[in-house]
Amino acid sequence: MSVDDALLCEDSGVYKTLLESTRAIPWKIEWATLRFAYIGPQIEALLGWSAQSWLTVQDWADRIHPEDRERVFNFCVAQSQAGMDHEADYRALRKDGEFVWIRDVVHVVRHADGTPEALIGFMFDISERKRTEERLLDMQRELEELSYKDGLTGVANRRRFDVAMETEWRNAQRLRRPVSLIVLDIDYFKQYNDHYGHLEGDECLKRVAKALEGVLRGPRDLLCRFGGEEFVLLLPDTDEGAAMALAWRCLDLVDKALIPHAGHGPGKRLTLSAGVNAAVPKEHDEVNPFIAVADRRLYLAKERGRARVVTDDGVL
Ligand SMILES: Nc1nc2c(ncn2[C@@H]2O[C@H](COP(=O)(O)OP(=O)(O)OP(=O)(O)O)[C@@H](O)[C@H]2O)c(=O)[nH]1
Repeated sequence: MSVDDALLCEDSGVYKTLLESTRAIPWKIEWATLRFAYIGPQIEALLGWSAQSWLTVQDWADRIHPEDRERVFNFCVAQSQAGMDHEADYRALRKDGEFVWIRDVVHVVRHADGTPEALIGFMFDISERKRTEERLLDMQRELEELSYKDGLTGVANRRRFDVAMETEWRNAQRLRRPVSLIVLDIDYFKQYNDHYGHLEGDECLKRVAKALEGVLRGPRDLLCRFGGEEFVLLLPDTDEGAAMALAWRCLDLVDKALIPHAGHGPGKRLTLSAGVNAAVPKEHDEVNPFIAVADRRLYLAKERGRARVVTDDGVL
């Protein structure tokens, strides 16, 4: 053996030791036979399958999660055929039946004519990274939900209302269907706060929101706290008659909640006033004037003595 050969031998021994002591798992597949020429023994510690059990590409494919298999297999074959280095994330089956997230980073060794000769790569255990990603996604979802929720009452907030109103308005325009809005406001709430204190006022807002939730007919009806002591009910696919009935039901539900309001008279109960608007919006109708009408009717309800529903603009 020449000195050079001896050095090479020693070098490849060093390389092998290095390769087999990394956390990444090296492997090689001959393209002509689609058989594993090599896979690092570390694979057994990660997945439980011994290195000897990885014989063909089929063994690899069989150990991919069924939901990932077709996507990953097709992608890797197409990239390899095109001679493109690539990487793929997938869940690999462990011998105990659990799955581990793997990132496979693949280099395509090519013949002089460009056709693939072999694939060599590293498998990385990315399950911790995936767990972090999932946690981040959960947190993002939670944050998004919170950003659409009123902190005090737990019902939807103004931000959510703006988005939903815009969406339902466009739907109603497109489908030529009615949409209704009920704006509700607690009567004499300033006196309530003055009489019972602000904290009790907060509790009262929660009770009102709870009572109003009883009016919701399904997932598309939306109850929001519009701000302060004002709530709105967005009612898709609802005409004026139905909206008026629901508005009265809101007042009734709050009445039945029996929330005392001694602030404006002994033995008195908390009441609401409501303004209602309904429309089948035409193509160029804007949403803000529609909301403004419901709001104006609420103030008419206040003017007319409170604890009532107003659905028209007529003067007394
Ligand atoms: N406790 C509490 N009070 C609030 C909150 N937001 C607004 N308010 C109070 O709601 C009251 C609203 O008062 P006004 O706008 O004068 O209305 P009102 O006393 O209900 O009178 P009318 O609506 O005309 O019947 C104010 O005293 C605000 O401080 C809140 O989050 N918590």
